[in-house]
Amino acid sequence: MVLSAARQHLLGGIRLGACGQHLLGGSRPGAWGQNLLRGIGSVYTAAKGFQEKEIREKLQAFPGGSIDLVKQESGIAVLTVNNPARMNAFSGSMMVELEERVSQLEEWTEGKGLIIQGAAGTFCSGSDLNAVRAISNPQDGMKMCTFMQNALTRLLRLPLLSVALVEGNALGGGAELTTACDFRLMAPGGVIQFVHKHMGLVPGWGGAARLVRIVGGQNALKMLGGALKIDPEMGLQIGLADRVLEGSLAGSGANALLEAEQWLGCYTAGPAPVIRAIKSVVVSGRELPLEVALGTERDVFGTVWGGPANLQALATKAKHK
Ligand SMILES: CC[C@H](C(=O)O)C(=O)SCCNC(=O)CCNC(=O)[C@H](O)C(C)(C)COP(=O)(O)OP(=O)(O)OC[C@H]1O[C@@H](n2cnc3c(N)ncnc32)[C@H](O)[C@@H]1OP(=O)(O)O
Repeated sequence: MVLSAARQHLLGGIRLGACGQHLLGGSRPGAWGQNLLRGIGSVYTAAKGFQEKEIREKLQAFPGGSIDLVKQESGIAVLTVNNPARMNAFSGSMMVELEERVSQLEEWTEGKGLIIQGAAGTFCSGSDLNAVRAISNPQDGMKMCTFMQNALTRLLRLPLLSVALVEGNALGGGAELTTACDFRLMAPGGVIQFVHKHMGLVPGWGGAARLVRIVGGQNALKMLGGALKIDPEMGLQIGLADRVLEGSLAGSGANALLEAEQWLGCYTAGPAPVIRAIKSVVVSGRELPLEVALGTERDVFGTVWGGPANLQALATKAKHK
């Protein structure tokens, strides 16, 4: 019962039948893992009273900017938060577009990696304050927060290795967005700052929950309590940043992206089914209780065992030096 509930949580209430059957040994090995490899669902569903259509319509009333997605032959996609006139702040329509781009990435079965960047050399300054002012009542705020928690949870659960490329400022919701990626690369001069306290708020896009898992409770408390500006050096020290980009390459847009692609390429090298399986077992390991994660790992293992990459490796005399 506990196992089913936890898996249902990850699956957003769908595909539970296949999952339950497999736990009892009744379905084809790997069937559940295949579902996991396509991305594993929302936190809030219609069954839990989430009125997605209504929220989308409300958000669309605050237009501006765009969320641009380019899927590349290399298997690495680039998602650009594009609203430079407002330092890449998220308008309502951009929140809706983000969710649509996540849906497109969930369907991209050849994908291995994702880089999220801001346009024009700065990452993202959070919610568009003009929209925030217009919906500054608790009901609308909760709706926006629910929508963004779903979108960012699905983003983090994608079977792609994801990187936030932080040039310039990642503030408020922009800082929260960086935590919805597996890795953070910071350019010299980059800043990640949860400014929520200064706004009389706490993070609402899931950024606090994710931050605690990345840097631990003590560091998260300091970052939120002090609205600390985290520079690349401090980012590395507390485990928020995975790498500081080279000064010689960074700061000039295309070069920073190139460097991020090279860095990510070390981890996405290899066949897509294997890379996606790796991400999937890590997602289940970090989100599920151990016994459930072990079952999931077995399912995903069943999707690669005896697969083309595995058979090819077995056919050669492997020496891992
Ligand atoms: C916190 C909760 C919430 C959430 O989680 O959902 C949020 O994210 S609320 C938003 C939190 N972010 C901010 O409060 C950022 C405020 N802006 C700044 O601190 C600065 O603008 C900065 C540091 C991003 C850039 O400073 P700089 O001196 O380089 O440029 P400007 O200030 O002149 O900005 C240029 C232009 O962009 C507009 N701008 C910047 N951020 C936002 C924003 N979040 N929403 C709307 N507009 C934004 C700024 O007003 C300027 O416009 P202009 O018409 O030229 O005055």
